[in-house]
Amino acid sequence: MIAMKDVYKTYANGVTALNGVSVDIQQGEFVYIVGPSGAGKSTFIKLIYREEKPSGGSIIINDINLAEIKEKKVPYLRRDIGVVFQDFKLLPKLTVYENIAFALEVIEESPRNIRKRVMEVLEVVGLKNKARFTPNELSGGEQQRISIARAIVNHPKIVIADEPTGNLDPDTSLDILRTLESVNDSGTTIIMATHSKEIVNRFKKRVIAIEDGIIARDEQRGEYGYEV
Ligand SMILES: Nc1ncnc2c1ncn2[C@@H]1O[C@H](COP(=O)(O)OP(=O)(O)OP(=O)(O)O)[C@@H](O)[C@H]1O
Repeated sequence: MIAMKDVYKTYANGVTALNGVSVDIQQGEFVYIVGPSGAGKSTFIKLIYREEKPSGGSIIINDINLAEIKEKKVPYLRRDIGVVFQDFKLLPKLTVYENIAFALEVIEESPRNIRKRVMEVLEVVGLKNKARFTPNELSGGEQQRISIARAIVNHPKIVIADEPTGNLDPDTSLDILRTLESVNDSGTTIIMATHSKEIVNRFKKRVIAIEDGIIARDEQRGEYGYEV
């Protein structure tokens, strides 16, 4: 569960990206973060996985207060949070299998468990047959499904996705949404920043709209609400 209270974020250059945000997100929810460019969506997302620190207010994730957490504890927090980026961020020289296994090797899982879990997540994203390929041998949609597999291989409680379909065509984007829905079906919280009106209006979920650093709207089964 995520609880933000009166969260502010002012960057070093003086720009205030979040200006008093309070919100609760329960375990298992699927939430879209929408809003105009520069409104503060990525900042909101980055605060959750502690890529950025809040300038004020509290952010509690699964009972850990991110405003107080010591730097050396940040890796523990991140074990509970998988992240998916617009540009996939796969390591180009490694195979699909190695890209996913890497996330488990750094936490010193046993080789046996690594093999089992990598194959399990490849099954979830429907790409078991591509385990030996390198990222440049895959389509954009396949690469994004691999990055979802990598994000979930640790069984995180939360998956954060910042514009995961931003580089993909509309049909491929729908596939990615279906993949994220299946991850959500297993109880994982999904928080997804998006500019896709088509997706938000088609796969109805909670919609949190951020405008000028504040929450302008928070609706269950909401609409995208902006012209594109
Ligand atoms: N590292 C940074 N340093 C300084 N200012 C920043 C930084 N990151 C973001 N900002 C500023 O904070 C504001 C909010 O940016 P943010 O990236 O959160 O918006 P966004 O809603 O995700 O936008 P977009 O939809 O264009 O990705 C913007 O004015 C941006 O210029």
